[in-house]
Amino acid sequence: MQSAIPVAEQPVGRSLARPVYQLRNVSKSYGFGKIRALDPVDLDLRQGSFSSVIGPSGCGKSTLLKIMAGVTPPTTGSVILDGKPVLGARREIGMMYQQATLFPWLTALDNVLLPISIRDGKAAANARRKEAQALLELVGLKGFDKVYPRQLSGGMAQRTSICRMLITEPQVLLLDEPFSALDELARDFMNIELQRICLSRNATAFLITHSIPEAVLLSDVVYIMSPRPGKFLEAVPIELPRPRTLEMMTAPEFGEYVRYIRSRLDEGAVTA
Ligand SMILES: Nc1ncnc2c1ncn2[C@@H]1O[C@H](COP(=O)(O)OP(=O)(O)OP(=O)(O)O)[C@@H](O)[C@H]1O
Repeated sequence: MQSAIPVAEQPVGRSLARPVYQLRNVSKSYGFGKIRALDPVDLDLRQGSFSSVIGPSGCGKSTLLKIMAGVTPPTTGSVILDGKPVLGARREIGMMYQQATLFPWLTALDNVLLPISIRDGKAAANARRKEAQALLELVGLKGFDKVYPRQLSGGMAQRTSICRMLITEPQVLLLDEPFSALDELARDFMNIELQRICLSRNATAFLITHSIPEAVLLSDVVYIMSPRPGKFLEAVPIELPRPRTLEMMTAPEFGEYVRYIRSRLDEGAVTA
């Protein structure tokens, strides 16, 4: 098992790739300083890498993601994406939440096209219908264009919301427990889909999860966070070959990673 390594020196999976995201000294307090949600963190994400963050409930994971997305301003520090500071929503960034949040009165296809309608207008969205159909096909929803959200299962709705995120061609995917509401089988399937999409687009992904096996399955690096105020305790490189498969989850090496991360989380909870 790898020993603990400082975050700044971590050997990220595809170490020759350029850094796309850089966070320096990023912290967050709410309530005029009364609630310290996030202690200063530094983070470098390289192009095409997949990273996960795992930590106890309330340790500041969603806060970190919202700061990265430009939705919430940090109290201290800077967030740089592609050499430019993130000061608000950016078109290179795609976000996905726990719930699919599709609009019930729009078909699956129109839900996928919604970000384009909002950003560039109805005509621009219409011009991209074929592309949206191709995305639905990519996630196994061929022929579901005209279906309304109430006719979709939870997994299908989440797949539709993946397409809605991808239609804007984001360079970075920020994922806040996107599959936690799904049953285990659907979740496994979606994780493999997510890996395939990220690899095929060389997208950079950052995932919040409460599942250690999910983090190990998907990630090049797993960041372990302390209880609130959250900070990174360790960055654990996952040196399993890609593409990862569900069968790999039964391998002894996989189990080692899971046990190691669990023990570090337990230690963090005790020493906090
Ligand atoms: N807008 C807000 N105003 C005040 N406090 C907030 C706000 N958002 C989050 N917090 C507090 O900041 C802390 C971190 O919250 P956050 O949602 O980032 O944690 P989390 O790690 O994502 O939690 P979970 O795993 O339960 O989703 C919590 O104590 C939360 O109550």
